[in-house]
Amino acid sequence: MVQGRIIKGIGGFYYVDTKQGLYECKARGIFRKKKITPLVGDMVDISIVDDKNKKGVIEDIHDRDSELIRPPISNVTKAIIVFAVKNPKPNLSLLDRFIVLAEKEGLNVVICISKVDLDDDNYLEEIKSIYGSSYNIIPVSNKLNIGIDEIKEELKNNISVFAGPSGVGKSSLLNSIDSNLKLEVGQISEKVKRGKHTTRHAQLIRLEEGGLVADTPGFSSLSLDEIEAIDLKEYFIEFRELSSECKFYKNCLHENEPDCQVKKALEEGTISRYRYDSYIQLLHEIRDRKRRY
Ligand SMILES: Nc1nc2c(ncn2[C@@H]2O[C@H](COP(=O)(O)OP(=O)(O)OP(=O)(O)O)[C@@H](O)[C@H]2O)c(=O)[nH]1
Ligand SMILES: [Zn+2]
Repeated sequence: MVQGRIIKGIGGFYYVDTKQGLYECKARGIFRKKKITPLVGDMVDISIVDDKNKKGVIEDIHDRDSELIRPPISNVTKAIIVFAVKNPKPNLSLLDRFIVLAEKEGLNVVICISKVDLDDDNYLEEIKSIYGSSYNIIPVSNKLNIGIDEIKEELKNNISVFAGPSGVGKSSLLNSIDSNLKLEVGQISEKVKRGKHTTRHAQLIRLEEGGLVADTPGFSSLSLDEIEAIDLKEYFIEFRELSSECKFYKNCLHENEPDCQVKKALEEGTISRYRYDSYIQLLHEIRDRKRRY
């Protein structure tokens, strides 16, 4: 038996990356009976059927640590959330949404600020002042070749997905990271017309420097439907430690409760006003959704 990781799946075949190379595998019928579908990202045990032609059979699927829906990949450990300083104009409320969804999945979050070659308004500094105490912020320019090594460093020893709005330079960045990756870069409108991300299957790409990266961006749906109002605060990591000191502990929504440490930190300026307001806005959105049903 050989251990490996599924990095691609097409038409009932799974491509399993092992120390001995890549094997094209079918899954044992037992999985279908148990209604278990092997997922890209799964660690598996395979038996080799034909070593010369690199063919095998998946015998066992190891337990998953996590399971993303978009892209459909298991065991992802890191989200690189990409936002540009310009073109498209950054929308921080959208950034917070991406962060919340990634935190909900338990992913390690890194914020990548792209197109810094266009940063006339010193937008990078503003982002750093809001997010810098909670997250690693990596300024990047594909044009000027800035920050690529730092991103590679973050990808090592991880299974990562890139996420972020259309046009921020995710594909360009992946191409700069690994010359084997030849992703399409182009005008936003043209790509949307061709429905770029709807037809392709997600796959993982092994990087020269180490690490696996999804070739399809994450979280194309930014709905908060799966999140309960009481849990939202857990996904604002700068609030997390403070919660235990609030009078109502884990039940404090940090809204109007007395003796709330988050509100205290807000007044003292150790929590960003921007992030707090953004939290309250998302909280209202979740509550309004509940009322509709
Ligand atoms: N000025 C500047 N432009 C860049 C940079 N990186 C990418 N671009 C441009 O930004 C546009 C969008 O780049 P893509 O890499 O396709 O962006 P994307 O995030 O993959 O977009 P989607 O596939 O729609 O999600 C292209 O016209 C790129 O040439 C950069 O570092 N600086
Ligand atoms: Zn509180």
